[in-house]
Amino acid sequence: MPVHPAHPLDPVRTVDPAGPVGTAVRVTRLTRVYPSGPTPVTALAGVDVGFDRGTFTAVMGPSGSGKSTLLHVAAGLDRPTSGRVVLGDTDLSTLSETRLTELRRTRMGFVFQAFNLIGALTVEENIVLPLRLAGVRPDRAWLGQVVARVGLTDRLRHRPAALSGGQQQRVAIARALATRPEVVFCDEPTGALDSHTAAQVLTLLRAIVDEHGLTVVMVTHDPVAASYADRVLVLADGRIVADLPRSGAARIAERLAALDGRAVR
Ligand SMILES: Nc1ncnc2c1ncn2[C@@H]1O[C@H](COP(=O)(O)OP(=O)(O)OP(=O)(O)O)[C@@H](O)[C@H]1O
Repeated sequence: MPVHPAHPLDPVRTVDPAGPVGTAVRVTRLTRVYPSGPTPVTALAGVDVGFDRGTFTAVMGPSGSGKSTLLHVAAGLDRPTSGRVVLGDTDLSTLSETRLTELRRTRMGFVFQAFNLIGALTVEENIVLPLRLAGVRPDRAWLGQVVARVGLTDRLRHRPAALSGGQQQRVAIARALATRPEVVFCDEPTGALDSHTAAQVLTLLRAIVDEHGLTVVMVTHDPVAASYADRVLVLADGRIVADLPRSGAARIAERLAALDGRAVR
C-alpha cells in the first residue's frame, strides 16, 4: 500500500487511473408529492437517473423544478412517495430510519449553502463530528489528506466564526469527506460565496472527484459552477428535461435559456 504525501499541491491518485466503475447512486421512477393544502404539489414526477462512481454531476433547473427535492430524496434525507433509491447495492426503501441514519453518516457526505458548522466547536472538531456521531474510528491518514487538500492545516484550532465564508465552506467539505463517503451531495455550495471564493470551492470539489474517485452531485443555479461538472442534468416540473455533457458556462446558459423558452411556449 503506497504512502501518499498529504500535501494540497500533490495531486495524488488513490484510485485506478481508469476510474472506479459502476453506479454510486441510482434513482428509479422517483416521485415525491407533498400533501400541501387542498392541492398536493408534485415535486418529482418520475425521475430515472444513475450517478456513476467518480463523476461530478450538476443539477440545474428553474426555481421550484425539484432540484433540492431530488437531492434530499437521493440522499435519504426525505423518503420518496414512490420509486427507489439505491446506493451501491443498498435499496434505501428497505431500511429503517435508524439504519438510514447510519448509512447517511457513513456512506454519504453533505455540503449546504449555509455551511451548517457548529460554532462552539473548533474546525477540527467540526470535521470529525460525523465520525464521532457514527462511532467510527478516524482514519488519520485520510483525514490528514483531506485537511491538507482543503488547505486548513493551520486553522484546525480556530472556531468557524474566525474564518472567511470560503474557509468555512472548505471546513464543511472536509467534514463531508471525513468518513470517505461514496457520494457527496451539495446543495448550492457556492450560493453564499463571491465568485473568486466560489471558484476555489469548485476546484476543490473537482479535485476530490479526479484525485480520489469520489462522486459529487451538486445542485446549482450558476452555469459557471455547473461548468466544473462532467454532466449537467436539467429539471423542469419535477422531470429531467436535459442531460448535457461537460460544457462551458456560456454553452450551459444557452441551453438553459433554450429549454426555458421551450417550457414557456
Ligand atoms: N415541504 C414542502 N411542502 C410542500 N411543498 C414543497 C415542500 N418542499 C418543496 N415543495 C415544493 O416542491 C416543488 C419543488 O421544490 P424544490 O425545493 O425541490 O425546488 P428547487 O428546484 O430546489 O427550487 P429552488 O431552486 O427555488 O431551491 C416546489 O413547488 C416547492 O414549492
